[in-house]
Amino acid sequence: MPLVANPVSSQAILSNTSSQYEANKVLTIGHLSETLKRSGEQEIPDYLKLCDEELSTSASGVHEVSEPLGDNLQVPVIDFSLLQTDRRTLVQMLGHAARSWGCCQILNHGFSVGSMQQLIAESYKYFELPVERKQQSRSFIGDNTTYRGSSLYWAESWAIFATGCQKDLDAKVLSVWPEGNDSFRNMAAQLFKNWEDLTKQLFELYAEDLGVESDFYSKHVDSTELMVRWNYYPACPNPSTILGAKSHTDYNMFTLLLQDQVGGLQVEREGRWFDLKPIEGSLIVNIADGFHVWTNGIYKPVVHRVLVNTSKPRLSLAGLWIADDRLDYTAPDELVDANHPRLYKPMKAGDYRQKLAKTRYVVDLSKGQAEHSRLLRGTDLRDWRITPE
Ligand SMILES: O=C(O)CCC(=O)C(=O)O
Ligand SMILES: [Fe+2]
Repeated sequence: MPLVANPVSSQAILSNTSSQYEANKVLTIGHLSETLKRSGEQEIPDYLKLCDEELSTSASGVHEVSEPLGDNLQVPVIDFSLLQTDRRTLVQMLGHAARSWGCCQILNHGFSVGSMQQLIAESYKYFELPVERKQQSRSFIGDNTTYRGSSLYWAESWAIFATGCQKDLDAKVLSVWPEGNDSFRNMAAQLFKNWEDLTKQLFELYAEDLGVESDFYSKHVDSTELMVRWNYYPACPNPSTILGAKSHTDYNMFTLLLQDQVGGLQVEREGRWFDLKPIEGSLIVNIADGFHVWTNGIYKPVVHRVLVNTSKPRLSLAGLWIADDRLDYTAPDELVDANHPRLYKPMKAGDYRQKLAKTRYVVDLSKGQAEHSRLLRGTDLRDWRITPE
């Protein structure tokens, strides 16, 4: 079920949307964006506003740092076609990016620019549908809708379980577009296949960089589930006090991310925020908590967030591999030595997921931003930490 929004602060919004709100018991962020645009209002509901702690790092995104980083520093862009011509260099570049930034952008990964553009264009159409249609996006697994119209983010989202689940994709497409939508369906199916292949390749390349057995990570891909989440960030009349996604790390192994050309994603490095500028045809790879633990902390989980803007909506697709609950994230012995003592106690993917379910994903709108930000601040791994940070 989508979350029920709190009463909003602006009377204008309330009166404009009260019937809709009553009817659906939900105020989607898309509705809110439209209503504010029509009324010329700029005031966004209090419960969505950033708390002081988030605000202090959001204006230009700069914290104080003792050693300024070079201004030309940017998230690495890596040509994945090196896989055919110079595997060694590719391994080095991926490893360096994962250790320093926790993320990179890759080009020539096998999913074409044209397919990306088509998929993004079709995906926008989903979010433009009436909320009742979006809520019908039934899965073939139970009757989860996995559509979320409202949360503490200025975003709507929709998720599909992709691995081996052609049926889930088909069921969802047909429940939203009863007349079918072959363009969306085919492009999404192609993307899921590409992400499955890419994930196996990336795990092998990362294993090579780390010096562990080449299939140490990749052999688990078949027993994990790929969830693809569509994130839609409507334009926002007053973006300075709000975020599309608050600063967080992802909890899984790594996330593949396809963004449109609007921009707004930022990553944190050494106390500063950097724009992850859209590059046509690129995919982003974000190292997440699970992989960080599984590499004995050698790879960095990237802290990221999404800014919104006044003029344009933005869309992204995030592919998260959800590990089987029994999967053991314990780092292999090869990654432990006198200089790299073991950082985490044994950890099962399921235990971590349960912990997050009790903290990060309890979105209580009545507690508002401050509480939620506290939960997102990457403190979850502390329970497993052997040596203090
Ligand atoms: O929209 C984006 O670029 C990032 C989305 C994200 O961080 C997520 O889905 O976890
Ligand atoms: Fe994320």
